[in-house]
Amino acid sequence: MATANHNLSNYDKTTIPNAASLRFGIVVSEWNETITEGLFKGAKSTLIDCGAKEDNIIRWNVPGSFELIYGSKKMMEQDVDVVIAIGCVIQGETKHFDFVCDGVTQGIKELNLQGTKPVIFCVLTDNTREQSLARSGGEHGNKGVEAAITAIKMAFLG
Ligand SMILES: Nc1c(NC[C@H](O)[C@H](O)[C@H](O)CO)[nH]c(=O)[nH]c1=O
Ligand SMILES: CC(=O)[C@@H](O)COP(=O)(O)O
Repeated sequence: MATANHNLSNYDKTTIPNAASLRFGIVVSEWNETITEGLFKGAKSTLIDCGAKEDNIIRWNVPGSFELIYGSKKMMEQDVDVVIAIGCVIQGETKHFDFVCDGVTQGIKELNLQGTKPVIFCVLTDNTREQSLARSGGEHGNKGVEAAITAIKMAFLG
């Protein structure tokens, strides 16, 4: 199902475990900052709506989405239960988009395979800025909300 047919901000709080006992590490890319700030706001407000304490949410910034890999690896070493990696990659004139998207995807996949805590992939990989705006608090909702719900569920897994 495409995002266009599934609002990213929809969740039923009655189906989400209370997050009061959890600690969250959120790593935010500074590239496309307007969009990543929107994703972060969506994630943070949703975590708090689901019971998380603001003091239990740690935020670090990194320069770009490719640095989310190392930033999430170091965040995983902190006193957190789950990590959320937030970024926005937008197609430019060259193939660099492909390499950044693939690199981040593979890097975060490896962290989930080799690491000790879940790392949630909250990285937009869009063709246009308009698509990114629509998915960070616009007409299609906010992927940061989706990432927050995923983080809570994964923190309680197993
Ligand atoms: N073009 C975008 C980038 N590019 C920068 C890389 O992520 C990285 O910081 C650089 O290659 C140095 O290692 N990053 C984004 O997050 N979004 C983009 O659209
Ligand atoms: C994803 C990117 O790195 C890209 O936005 C950079 O733009 P360009 O491909 O025009 O150099």
